[in-house]
Order: sequence, then C-alpha cells, then structure tokens
Amino acid sequence: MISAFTGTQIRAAEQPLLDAGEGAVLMQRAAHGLANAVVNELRSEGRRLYGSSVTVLAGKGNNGGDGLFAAAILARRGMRTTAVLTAGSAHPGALGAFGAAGGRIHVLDENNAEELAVLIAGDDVVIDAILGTGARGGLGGPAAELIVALQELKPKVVVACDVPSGVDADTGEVHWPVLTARLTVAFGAVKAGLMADPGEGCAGRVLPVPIGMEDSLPLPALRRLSVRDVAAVLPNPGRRVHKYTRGVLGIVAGSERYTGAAALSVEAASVAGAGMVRYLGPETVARQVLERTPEAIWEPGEPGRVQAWLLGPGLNGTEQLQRARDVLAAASAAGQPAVVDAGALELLPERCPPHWILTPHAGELAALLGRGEVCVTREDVESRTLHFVRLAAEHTGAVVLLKGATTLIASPSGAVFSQSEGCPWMSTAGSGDVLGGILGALAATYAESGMDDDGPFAAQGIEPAERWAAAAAVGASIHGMAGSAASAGGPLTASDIVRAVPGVYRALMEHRTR
Ligand SMILES: NC(=O)C1=CN([C@@H]2O[C@H](COP(=O)(O)OP(=O)(O)OC[C@H]3O[C@@H](n4cnc5c(N)ncnc54)[C@H](O)[C@@H]3O)[C@@H](O)[C@H]2O)[C@@H](O)CC1
Ligand SMILES: Nc1ncnc2c1ncn2[C@@H]1O[C@H](COP(=O)(O)OP(=O)(O)O)[C@@H](O)[C@H]1O
Ligand SMILES: [K+]
Repeated sequence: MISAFTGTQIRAAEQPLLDAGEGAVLMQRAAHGLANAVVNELRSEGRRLYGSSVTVLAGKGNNGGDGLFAAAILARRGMRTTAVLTAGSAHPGALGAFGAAGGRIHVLDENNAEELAVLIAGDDVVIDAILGTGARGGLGGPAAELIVALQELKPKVVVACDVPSGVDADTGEVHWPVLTARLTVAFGAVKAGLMADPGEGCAGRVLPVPIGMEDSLPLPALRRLSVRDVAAVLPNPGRRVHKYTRGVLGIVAGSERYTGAAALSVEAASVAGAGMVRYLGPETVARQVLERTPEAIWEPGEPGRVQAWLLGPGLNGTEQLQRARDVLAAASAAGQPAVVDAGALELLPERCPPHWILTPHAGELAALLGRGEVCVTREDVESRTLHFVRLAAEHTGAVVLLKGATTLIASPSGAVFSQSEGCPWMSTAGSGDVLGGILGALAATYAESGMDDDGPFAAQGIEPAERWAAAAAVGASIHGMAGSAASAGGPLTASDIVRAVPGVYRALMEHRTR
C-alpha cells in the first residue's frame, strides 16, 4: 500500500525535528536522495555521470535549498552544474555549498527567461526545485515565462524536487505553467497531490525518499493499493462453495437504444467472479445479452435472490428506468450493496447507504453535485478531483468512485483510495460498463463474505468504514490492469478489457501463492 499525505501533514510531522534543530540534517538527507535519483536516472539510460550536465531551477525556500545541495553533490561527482535562481535569492547555506562545488549561477530577471531556457534545455537533466510544500498558488512573472519556454523546448529529463512546482501538494490542483517531470522525488512520503489528477499527470514516476520523520506521520490522506494488496484481498472461493455462496449479482442495464452496455456489463461480471448473474431488462436486449453470455439468467418477472446489484450502464426508456427505481428502493430496504452507474445516478435518493458505490465520470459527478445544489462543471471537477470526490461522498453518504486516468474512490468516512493502473487507450466506449460489471461481481462476492472482521480487508488492517471503498479500489485496479494488459501499448475495445480479466485474476492468484 502506498500512503500519501498532504504537505501540511508532512510539515507537521517534521516540526518536532525542526524544533530540535534537525532541519539541516533533514535537508541533507533530502539532497542525497535527490542526487542519487538523478544518478540512477542517468545510469538507467547508459549515461556516464562524468561530463553530463544538470541545471537546477532553485526558488528561495527550502525546496530550492534541497535542489542546490543535491546539485552540489552532483558537481562533486563530476557533473557540469548550473543553477538558475528564480527568485533572486536562495537558501544561503545551499547556495554557498553549490558555489564551493564549482557550479555556475544565473539569476533570472525580467529580460532573460527565454535566453536561459535555451541555455538549459540541452542539459541532460533539469531539476525543478522552485516551489515545494510551502507554495501558495503557482509560478508567475519571469519564472512562469522560463517554464513555458522550457516546456516548449522539451528538456531531456526533468526531475521534480518533492513536487513539480505549481502542483498543490495537498490537493493535486495545478497552477499552470508546470514543467512536466519524468520523475518526482518525494521527501519523507508521497504527497497526496501526486496521486490525484491533474497533479499526477505532471509528476511522472514518484519515488519516495525517507528522511527520518516517517514514524511521526499521521493517518494518510490517500492510499493506493499495490498489486500485492489487491492479490491479498481478492475473493478466493473455498472448496465447498456453490454459485449462490460465491455471490449472485442482479444487473439492471441496457435498453433498446444501448444494448451493448448490458452485454458488456453482464459479461464482465460473469468473468470477474460472480457466482451467477441475473439480468433484468427488455426481452430484445436480454436475447443479445444471452447470446454473448449464455451463463446469465434473464429475469422477466420478479427476480430471484441476489447479494448485490449493478444499475445504470446504458439505462434508457421509461420501463428500464422504473425497473431501476424499484430495485434501488428494494436494495435500500434490504440493506443490499449496489453499484450505481450512468443513467441510474439520476435516480438516487438524497442520502444513500454507505455500502453503495456510485461510479460517475467527471461530467456525471458535476451533475450529481448539482442535485445537492453545488453548481460545478465537468472542467471544475477535472481540475479539483480530490476535493469534489470527497464532497460527493460526504453529500451522498455513499462510496464515490470518480473515473479518469487516475480513479479516486472516496468513502463517506473520509478515507480516499487512488488507483492508476490503466492506460489512455482505455478511454473508449463501453470501458465504464466493464468497470461496472467488475465492481458488481466484487460487491456480490464481498457481500457474501469479505466485509466481516474475519475477512480479507480486516486482515489487511482496513477499518470497517473504509472496506467498501477499498473493495471499489480493488475493482478499479483490476479494470486498469486488464485494460493495460489488453492494450499492451496499442488501441483496444471494451470487449478486449473483458477478455483480459481472467488473466489478471490468474496472475493475482499466483502472486498470492508466492
Ligand atoms: N522543513 C524542512 O526542514 C524540510 C523541508 N524540505 C523541503 O522544503 C520544502 C518546503 O520548503 P519551504 O517551506 O521553504 O517552502 P518552498 O521552498 O516550497 O517555497 C516557499 C518559498 O517560496 C515563496 N513562494 C510561495 N509561493 C510562491 C509562489 N506562488 N511564487 C513564488 N514564490 C512563492 C514563499 O514566500 C517562500 O519563500 C519541501 O517541499 C521540501 O522540498 C526538505 O528539505 C526536508 C526538510
Ligand atoms: N486517460 C485514461 N487513462 C486511463 N483510464 C481511463 C482514461 N480515461 C478513461 N479511463 C477509464 O475508462 C473508463 C471510462 O468509463 P466511462 O467514462 O464510464 O466510459 P463509457 O461510458 O464509455 O463506458 C473508466 O474506468 C476510466 O477510469
Ligand atoms: K519543486
């Protein structure tokens, strides 16, 4: 599990060490971690350190201090080093060390941003150490000009010091311009803003470097399940199970207009481990669903027993919408878990049970919040994903899974998970229907066994109030892994994601036995 913290949490954890006069030691550890990361990055490309060049863009705070000390270490190891001071002044001790190690210094001013960008862009590595966790807002003036010019010149390797300058370490909001990093070296712990969009999109790979304050960290603001975590909680049928104890999922999806959504979600649920799938919908749609997944059962009348529901993919027309309304009311009364997607999101009651999982994309999340009279657009949600997913969980009382390149899952208890195993090729029609099917299958399975104190989530130390959000994170992770496996770098269809799901389960099961 990767835990991420807000910059504010990290600064609070550092405070006792700073009070004890350990600030300089922390900074040295950070600088060594950053310098080592730069060395490894060059070596991974088969480059020699000696004679390679690095420029550090240094702001006036401690972030700039880290960058300058790291550059001093690299200068002593034979690299040609340059510093651009973006705020006129810099951390005095670090600047002294940099000068003593033989680095060249330029001071950014009103007139030289473009000239300096051209000078720097050819260097082997650029370290972005302008702003860290002490930033308020983003870059302006000549520093912003420098970043815009540099981004256009496409520097070879950008390594961000702690956080890309302009990314809010607490929220992942981005104040443009930001220099997109290949690697972000995060001191003490990963910042929450590096695991939520749009911040994650600027950070590249994130490498946490311990600096000695990690034992003082509070509960994380965000968590990301690793492959090992997902493998550990994956439902694993015992020897004497049968289809009903495996978990039966009821699906209300599809319509005459959107038959594919029903077919995809039913098939995805079937391959993702549901013991049985009951389909509720018009006969014409059911025929196509069964053609693709003959294992599913069509329920033309009162449905048989289920452990969980999936409602919404491709939902359209009076009859289907009424069916979904009836099922939601019945599921609420019976205390059953429900995965609510697309068209069914409009049918939700004002407050939902905490074991319902809502799966909006950014546009649907904006609409969902609009019902609670929070007026936001899709673009607003996309620029503040962490804030709005939390708000939606708070307002609805349900788990809210916000889809995107990084999928965020907020529990009404306040816990947030972030998964990012997918790839851009997954932004294809029907991809969300497949996610719905996977989540539905997991909900049915975990409803039957899994959420108790002797279940897999408890064994991983996940608190009761966070378990449904963790289950949704497992679904997002499997969906992302299946999409990436199906894509292998190329385009894919939603059906390809479905076909890749059993392979992902097998690989995870193998992981578990290792
Ligand atoms: N507290 C510590 O001793 C440690 C801090 N560390 C580093 O220190 C960083 C935090 O340092 P600071 O608190 O000095 O803050 P920063 O270095 O992030 O920046 C703060 C400085 O930039 C100015 N500033 C803020 N927003 C600005 C904006 N939008 N445009 C231009 N200037 C702006 C502030 O006035 C202040 O002078 C961390 O990200 C990390 O890199 C590490 O060295 C570990 C130890
Ligand atoms: N750029 C991206 N990178 C990775 N995954 C993505 C990206 N864009 C979308 N996805 C994933 O694809 C799915 C799209 O779902 P959705 O928007 O509901 O599409 P549809 O309604 O067509 O099925 C979600 O699971 C989302 O997380
Ligand atoms: K930085």
